[in-house]
Amino acid sequence: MTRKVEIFDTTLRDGEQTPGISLNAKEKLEIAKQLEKLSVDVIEAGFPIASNGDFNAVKAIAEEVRGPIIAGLARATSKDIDRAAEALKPAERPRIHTFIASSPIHMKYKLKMTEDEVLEAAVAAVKRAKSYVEDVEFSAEDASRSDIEFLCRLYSEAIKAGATVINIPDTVGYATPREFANLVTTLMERVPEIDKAKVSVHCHDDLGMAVANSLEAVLCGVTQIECAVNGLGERAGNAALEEIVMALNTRKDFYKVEHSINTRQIYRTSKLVSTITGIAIQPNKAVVGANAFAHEAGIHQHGVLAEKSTYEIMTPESIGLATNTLVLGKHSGRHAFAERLKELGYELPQDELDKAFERFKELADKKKEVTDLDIEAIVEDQAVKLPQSIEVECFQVSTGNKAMATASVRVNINGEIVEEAATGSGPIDALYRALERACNIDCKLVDYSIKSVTGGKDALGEVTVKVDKDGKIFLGRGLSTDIIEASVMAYANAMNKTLWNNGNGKSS
Ligand SMILES: CC(=O)SCCNC(=O)CCNC(=O)[C@H](O)C(C)(C)COP(=O)(O)OP(=O)(O)OC[C@H]1O[C@@H](n2cnc3c(N)ncnc32)[C@H](O)[C@@H]1OP(=O)(O)O
Ligand SMILES: CC(C)C(=O)C(=O)O
Ligand SMILES: [Mg+2]
Repeated sequence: MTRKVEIFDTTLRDGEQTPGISLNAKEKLEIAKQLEKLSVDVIEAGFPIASNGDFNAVKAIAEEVRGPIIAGLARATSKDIDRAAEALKPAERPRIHTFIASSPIHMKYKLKMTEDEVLEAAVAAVKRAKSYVEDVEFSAEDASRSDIEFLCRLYSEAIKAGATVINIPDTVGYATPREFANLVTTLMERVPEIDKAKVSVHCHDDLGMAVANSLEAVLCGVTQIECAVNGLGERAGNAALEEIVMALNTRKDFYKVEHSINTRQIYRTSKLVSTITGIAIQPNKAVVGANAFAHEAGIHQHGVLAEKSTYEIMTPESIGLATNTLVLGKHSGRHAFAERLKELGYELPQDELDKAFERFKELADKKKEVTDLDIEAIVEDQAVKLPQSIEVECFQVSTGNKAMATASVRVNINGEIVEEAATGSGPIDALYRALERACNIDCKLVDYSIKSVTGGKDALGEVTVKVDKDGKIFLGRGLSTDIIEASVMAYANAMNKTLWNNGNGKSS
């Protein structure tokens, strides 16, 4: 039968130790209910001695959450254990998790205790916890920097005292994967009572190796992994739950273990935890980051359009995301662009598609991401385009609250280059006067409107103008991330139409 690895979630205890996070009982309960849906095996709900608020939160979770084991943390002291036991009383499946540090550094400087004193405190703590609940977990804090002989003795005595789970923490994220695997294997071989307890690991991410260390431990035979949603936790955090679970899933061929997590709840859980804690998820975060299932590069997009598994090792649906995304930007290619147009309902002939793609690339050079609204604007703008008799090659404008606005333009009118300058009551007025002069067209602006087509600082601005020429109204549109440029394009577009109306335009 395939071995099962239990997922012990410590988002509400170690995760809450993330600098800047403080959760009230209501928030903790909401997260705990989602963890229940995620189907974690154990929820470490808090550290009841820490505060009345945490006591109440653990109690509320113990009362309301059914299914997972509810654990409460306690130092190896009577008062901590009594408080944890009290908070866990209503739990269907309570666990007291007691711990004491075992490394020379911690014993000497922090606890000021000898090895024998630590051993005695650990045994007493496990026994006291056992007087309240059947399920007792014992952790040797800073195990990875502890003396191996002492560690074996400590775990052995903890199991004899009644510990049902022994946890091996890499408290300060110091171990390397090979070292950590050696530590776990040595303990498995040298603690005679090890078969009577579940073996667990608890890894921190100070050197970015928490997930790798936890997965190495799985290969050594551990049956519980402690982790936190979004990798929250003290300092650089704990091993990320979603990364461990998806590694076990995606590489089941390699790890060959089962787990109980409903992976389709991963995305929702991650979002909820991020919203409630206020800790944003970095976009390139594995599994749950905004980019985890997004493809920007044309070659990748082409591959994914042909067959998703070319660049996706797990499906977005498997974590509860509706779909992957093809982000249109400067690295995108024709395949992805054409596909997006199709989704938006545009079927363009090849030459139109090529032109639209060229404009898309121009825009993508200026803008980080080209949105659907941008694309619609490009296609619609192109659809109503007459051949260009007037082309604005360049323009310059200078303005200020104490200076008259001045503008100059260089225009190509049917192959002839004309330069003109003008002043105006504002930059747009000055530019439009310069354009009228350069094109030698006597027309009048009757309406000007500007709107943002898309969102963000680099949004496309769309300018629409109405120009009166000999009593006839001509509409012009301009689109650019620069609103002055959009204004010039709109006016030139309207003037171009006046030329074609008079028969002065030439086909290009
Ligand atoms: C590796 C981990 O993540 S361990 C969990 C860490 N989490 C937390 O600390 C969050 C909650 N903590 C708290 O609210 C507080 O620290 C409390 C309530 C637990 C204790 O507060 P205080 O009594 O004010 O003590 P303080 O935090 O300043 O110092 C810790 C004390 O616990 C002792 N201690 C630390 N770990 C243990 C342990 N596992 N078993 C017994 N005693 C311990 C220290 O030696 C120190 O003792 P001293 O007061 O006699 O010097
Ligand atoms: C309480 C223990 C398990 C802990 O959080 C650690 O050692 O990091
Ligand atoms: Mg920890």
